[in-house]
Order: sequence, then C-alpha cells, then structure tokens
Amino acid sequence: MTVKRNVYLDMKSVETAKNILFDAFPPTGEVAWEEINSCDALGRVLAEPAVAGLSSPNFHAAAMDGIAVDAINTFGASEESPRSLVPGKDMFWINTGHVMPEGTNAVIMIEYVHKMDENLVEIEVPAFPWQNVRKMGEDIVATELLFPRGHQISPYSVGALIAGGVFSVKVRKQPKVMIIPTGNELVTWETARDKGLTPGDVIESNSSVLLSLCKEYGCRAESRPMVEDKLEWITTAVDEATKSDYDMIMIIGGSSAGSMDFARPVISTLGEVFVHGVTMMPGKPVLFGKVNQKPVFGIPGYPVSAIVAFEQLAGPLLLTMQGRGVMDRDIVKVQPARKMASKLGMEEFLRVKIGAVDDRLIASQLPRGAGSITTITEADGIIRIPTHVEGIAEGEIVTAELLRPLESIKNTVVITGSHDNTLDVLADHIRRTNPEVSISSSHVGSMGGLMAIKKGSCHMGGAHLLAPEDGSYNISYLKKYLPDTKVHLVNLVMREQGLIVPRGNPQEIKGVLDVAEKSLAFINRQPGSGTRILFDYQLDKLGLTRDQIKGYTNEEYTHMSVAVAVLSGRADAGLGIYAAAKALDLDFIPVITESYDLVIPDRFFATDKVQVLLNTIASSQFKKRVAALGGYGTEKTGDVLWKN
Ligand SMILES: Nc1nc2c(c(=O)[nH]1)N[C@H]1C(S)=C(S)[C@@H](COP(=O)(O)OP(=O)(O)OC[C@H]3O[C@@H](n4cnc5c(N)ncnc54)[C@H](O)[C@@H]3O)O[C@H]1N2
Ligand code: MOO
Repeated sequence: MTVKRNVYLDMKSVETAKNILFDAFPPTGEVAWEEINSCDALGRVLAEPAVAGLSSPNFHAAAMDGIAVDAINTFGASEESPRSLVPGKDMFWINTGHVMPEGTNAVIMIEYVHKMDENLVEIEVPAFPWQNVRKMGEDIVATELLFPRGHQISPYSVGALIAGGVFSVKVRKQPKVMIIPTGNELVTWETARDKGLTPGDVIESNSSVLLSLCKEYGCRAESRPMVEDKLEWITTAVDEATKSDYDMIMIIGGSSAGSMDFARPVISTLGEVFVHGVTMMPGKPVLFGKVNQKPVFGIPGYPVSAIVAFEQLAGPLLLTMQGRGVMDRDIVKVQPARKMASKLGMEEFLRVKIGAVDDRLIASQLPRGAGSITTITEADGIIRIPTHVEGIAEGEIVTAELLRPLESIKNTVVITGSHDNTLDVLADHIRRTNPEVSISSSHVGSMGGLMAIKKGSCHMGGAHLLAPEDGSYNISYLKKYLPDTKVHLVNLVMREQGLIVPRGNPQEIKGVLDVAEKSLAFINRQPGSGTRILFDYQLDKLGLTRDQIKGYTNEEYTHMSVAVAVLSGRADAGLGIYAAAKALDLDFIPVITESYDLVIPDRFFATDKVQVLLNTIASSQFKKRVAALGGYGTEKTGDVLWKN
C-alpha cells in the first residue's frame, strides 16, 4: 500500500496543542476507583475522603515510664513534706504506652519517684491531672476527616490511615497505557544481550523510558513487542488496544514524514487526528487523535523527542485523568556560558549543564541532537526558549527548569577543557569517598578550558598544552592567556599520546615519519586542542611540513572520534591517547608522554569541594585505578607544579 507523505503544514504551539488535547478529553467528573489496602496505597490518590474509624490512642495511655496516680492524691507533696504512696493502692507501676489503671489520671516519671521499700514510695513534687498521659483520641478521633478526596498518599499518610483504623481505601484507578513501539530496525534489549547487534539494529529503548515515565506519573503501562513498519499491522495493534481497557495508546516512531511513517494514517483511518506537528524542538512531529473514544498518540522515535512529547502532552493528560496537578520542576535563574541559538518559530528545549561558580549559575549547552539520550541524562536543567525568540546572548539571565536538586548542583566541581578518561575515574571515585560532591566536565579542548577560566564559567580547566620552545606544559600558556588570574597548576596524570592505528598495524607504522613517508591518511584534531599542538610539534621536530601529511585538515574533536575514524577505515592513523585505542581494540604506537594538568584559580582552590577533589586525586586508591587503565603515569599526580 502506498501512503501519502505526512507533511505537517498546520503546526500548533505547545499551548494550543495542549488546549486541543484537553478539550478533546475533558475530565469526566467521575473517576473510576478501586479499593486497596492502605499499606499498599503509597502514591495513590484518594477517590473518597478517608474518615477515621478508630481513635488513636484508643484508651488513655501512659506517655512515660513511672507511676500512675490520681493527681489529687499528690497535691501538697514537697521536698520538706514528701508524700507517701502505697503500690497497688494509690499508685501503680506503669510503662510508656500502657493503659492507665482505673482511677488514675497522671503519670509521675520514674526519675522523680523514691522507692522506700517494696510497699512504699515517696514523691516530692505533686502531679497535675493528665500530666504524662496521652488521652484517648489525642491524635485521631474516630469520625474525624483524615484526608480529603484527591489527597495523594505519602509514606506518612499510610501511618495515619492505619493508626486511624482505615485499613483499606478507595483510590482512583490508575490509567492504563498501552505502548506500541514500531520500526523494522528495532531489536529488544534481550536480543541485543543474547545475540549481539548487527549493523542497522537499533535497541528498542523508548518503550522502557515511556513505561517508567508512566509509572512516575501514577499509571500502569504495558508495552507490546515491536510492530514492523506495516500499515496493516500497526492499524490492527492500535485498533485492538483501543477496544480493550486501555485509557491511552502511544505509538512510538513513524510520527514523521518518511515513506514508512505510519502513525498518522493509522490514527486517521481508525479515527480522527487532532494535531500533527507542534512547534517544539525536540518533539516536533508528535501527533494525537481519538480512536474508539481513546486518546492515541504518535510519539516521535528519537529518544529525547519521545520524552518531550510525553512530558508536554501525554503526561499532563494522564495526570488530569487522575485528578492530579502538574509535575512542577524548580526554576532557577541561570546565565549561559556562551550564546545559545534557537530556531525562530520553534519553542526549543535546550538541555544544559549548570555549574555554581562565583555565586552565579552558569548554563552550558549540551548537544541538541534529539537522538542522543545522553543530552538529557547529562543535563542538570532545561532552558525553554520561546517561539518568538531567536536565541539568548552570553550572560543574559534566563530561567531554567531543574532536573537535579540545586544543592547537588552547588556541590559540583565544574571542570572545562580537554577531556581525559581519568576525569571519569575521578568523578566515580569521588562519589565513593564523598557522595555529596560531584564532578561535571565539559570537553572543549585545553585552550577552551583556559578561556572558560578567564570568563569565570568553571572551577578548573584540564589542559595539556605543550610549549614547543622548551617542551614544558601549560605554564607558558597560563602566563600568556591568564596573566591576571592567580592559579595553581596541579598534575592529574602523565599520559601517553601516540598513533592510533588499525588492529595489527597493517601499514607497519612506527611513528609520525611513516605517516608522511608512506602518504597515509591521517585524521587530525581541532586547532587549540593540546593534541593538535603536540602533533605540530612532532612535525616540526621531524622537519615535516603540514602539507606532507595527507588529511592534515581533516579534524575531529575528541580522542574517541579520532579512534572511530581509524576503526571505520576513514583514516590510517590519528594522534590520541591509549585509552581511546584500547576502547575500540585498535593498536597504539606511543609517541610522547605529556603532562595533563588541572588549572585551578586560587579563589576556588581552598573551597571544600575542590579540596575534596584534590584529596581524592592524591589518594593511593585513585592512583591505583588510573594506573590500571594503562597508558598513564601517576608519579606526579596531585603535585602542585606551578603557581603564580
Ligand atoms: N523529512 C523530514 N524528516 C524528518 C523530520 C521532518 O520534519 N522532515 N522530522 C525529524 C524529527 S524532528 C524527528 S523527531 C524524527 C521523528 O521521526 P519518527 O517519529 O518518524 O521516528 P522514526 O523515523 O521511526 O525513528 C527516528 C529514530 O528513532 C529511533 N527509534 C524509533 N523508535 C525507537 C524506540 N522504540 N527505541 C529506540 N529508538 C527508536 C529510530 O531507530 C530512528 O533512529 O524524524 C525526523 N525526520
Ligand atoms: O522534533 Mo525532532 O524531535 O526536533 O528531533
């Protein structure tokens, strides 16, 4: 069957799309309910008020260990004239929580009771009526309203319900959601685990994300096995689901305009499409409509697009179905570290890292790609740029929704600069020893790190900048580019840089000279990166010119992407670190050992979180872990190499 391409000419704003959605599926007023045990009711929402069936305490109870008395018998007792009381007659030994004996109305704490002998005690202070007694109904009186309808049960509420004799509660039924992943390229994670991946396979992960989100939003959700990109099959799956007891159906993938994108024709054949295309990014191709009276969504296939489509549209509808309010996130004011562009006419959801530097919250943009789940797992917040705004300038104050508690952001050391794998080890190691501190590192090259320090957008920078004049690292650059900033230069590791070559080294490369002489395809790093400077230094030392290197102008931004270029056969060699070669099982020919250092402005050096980081670096366990990676030396790790 051929299908007309879906082109979303009539895109709606997020606001308008939401209104259309809520108008199409208004709250019915009556909500389906079920009765469950109170002890299992955490997170559920009461469909009816919960009224106490029992009082608590259910009797007058001693609140302290001591003796129970009738207060009247103690009046007048004093140090000069202690009152004698006879156990079993005008006093009774009693423990906290026990029933007050008939005829008593006060407890005197054991500390104030002098036992004269088995048959006599004395007190020197009188008791007043009801002292140290928890009266019947003091906490909860039977018939009292414990919680109104619509109350969401917290762990504390469970205690009050059970103490108040409400052993079962009528709660709103959880909406039931069916999730239908589609796509011929998809394989389940179980298949990936058992059989591995073949080229073109994509692990089906979105249904697990949406299932988890549905759970977080108080719903029950099920997903069915992937449906192939066949119009008839997807149509049948949706038809069946809408005729069953599901309250919402989500089709994942195929929401866009491709020849195999079937979400729209499926919904329009079985029912009606209300909106296709929302002016938001990610998530633009989202669509929804009604089939057999049920809301059906076409959720875009890119992971972050799927999340945004859920959180902006499907999720809020699921909350109103339960009579619940919106899921609010904390909002903070942040300053972008660099200008952030945005497409006019689109509301953009930019994922950002947030660092607390010098009393400011600095936001650094993560890559935009909606296909990369890490652009949201790495994010501390989301900056929403409205449709009519073209972007935000560096330093302009804007709001961000937080994805992580502010306190934890404030306890994060922001490292910007060149990337090294030992930073990941450091991040993990700190979490082991000091769980309250974390590290956030952005990779912008060594010079980028120095510039970030200059701008005050990070706490430290990672750099390995070689001075060709004398073979020293970093110091001459600090003098030149940060002359007015007082810094400590601390060694993180000594690391080997070398040529990353295909496994088995088929070209028998022994060093940089071979790359030129054999006219091999080279993959370079971007200008300003320490590795680029190192490569140029090697060329100069060998008396080679830039144009003697084939591929000198082909650039990548990370060690790993250099390794990927070699693995894919795009290049015969590239300069990089051992860890990148090892990660992709490539060969490595050492060229030079360089100093990878942390540049730490003095104003951050003494702060608690930076000291935690420095103590971690200096620890023998950390050095051991780094040494185990291979390609690193730790003889100077933690040493202050220089300060100005
Ligand atoms: N010509 C145009 N092409 C595209 C447009 C456009 O406007 N014009 N929009 C792009 C945008 S924006 C998005 S978002 C995507 C959405 O595409 P679909 O919803 O049709 O999704 P697919 O093409 O099926 O898949 C996209 C991508 O996601 C992977 N995927 C799909 N399902 C899953 C899953 N369950 N788990 C994990 N990954 C999944 C899939 O393999 C693809 O890589 O369209 C652009 N194209
Ligand atoms: O809407 Mo798509 O989600 O921009 O990538």
